[in-house]
Amino acid sequence: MRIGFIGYGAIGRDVIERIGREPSGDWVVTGVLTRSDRMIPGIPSTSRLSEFLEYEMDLVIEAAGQDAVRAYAVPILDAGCSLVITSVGALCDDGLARDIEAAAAASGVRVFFPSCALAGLDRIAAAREGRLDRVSLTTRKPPAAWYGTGVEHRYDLDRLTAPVRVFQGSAREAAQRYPQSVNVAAAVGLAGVGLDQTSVEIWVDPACQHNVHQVEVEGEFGRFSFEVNNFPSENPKTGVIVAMSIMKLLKNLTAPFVMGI
Ligand SMILES: NC(=O)C1=CN([C@@H]2O[C@H](COP(=O)(O)OP(=O)(O)OC[C@H]3O[C@@H](n4cnc5c(N)ncnc54)[C@H](O)[C@@H]3O)[C@@H](O)[C@H]2O)C=CC1
Ligand SMILES: O=C([O-])CC(=O)C(=O)O
Repeated sequence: MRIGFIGYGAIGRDVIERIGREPSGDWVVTGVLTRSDRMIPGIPSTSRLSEFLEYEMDLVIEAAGQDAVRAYAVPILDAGCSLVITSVGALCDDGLARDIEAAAAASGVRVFFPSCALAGLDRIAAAREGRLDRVSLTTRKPPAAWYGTGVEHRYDLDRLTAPVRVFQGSAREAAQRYPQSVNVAAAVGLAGVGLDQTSVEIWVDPACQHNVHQVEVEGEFGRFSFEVNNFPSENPKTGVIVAMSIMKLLKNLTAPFVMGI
């Protein structure tokens, strides 16, 4: 499987290193689309989409941001490559979501949304096979995760001594307002009762050591809830599990046994 990447940050670099450590995996990284021209040792890279598309890829992994999904998803699918999207919040734009689905269908390729920082997107989506009554997400991250977001301008992050709820609303609003921080909200919304029906709370918590996501789901199947406590990666906004989740997806696509899809 020939794989291209959009973005060479915390997630992209980690996945590429993990692929390099698994020589038995049937994966070759053929190139990286970067924001500015930069050299990546041993891997072709470019900031130009036309050049990127010449790398001959079966699958492209987006690990760059919601803008990159807006700019590149449709042309990449039109070129016949399947796509992994981490910046799921881009699909809060219903028109873009429809265009991405139509482009994938027209090219006969697929778009994958791994669980990334969350768990159990498979279970939420399975529950949607019956009646779903309620889905909610509560996200808590330490102050360090909120620099470079709108929260930084509203609170003195260095001096917070108690948890502060900085958002309460729908999954759509959450993922649009905090595009680098709660793509998980869009993922839960799209997998379950919908972006506008999924309720989300976001907290900045100075006592938090992890990036925490709590999900509660109720419906015809019964009820489940879970909490993930993710160690941050080199990017404090992003859990280290995200790269692992992408590796699991690559194994799902190539291994004879597919566990917990
Ligand atoms: N679904 C989920 O659970 C999660 C989703 N994410 C998404 O993944 C994104 C990337 O996360 P990290 O790797 O931690 O971020 P990062 O900031 O460490 O790296 C992003 C890289 O992408 C590059 N980039 C940005 N826009 C680009 C563009 N238009 N074209 C090419 N390269 C571009 C940046 O220069 C940077 O090198 C986040 O912004 C978020 O949207 C992150 C964590 C969890
Ligand atoms: O890694 C996380 O905690 C989640 C994240 O950044 C996102 O959903 O965009």
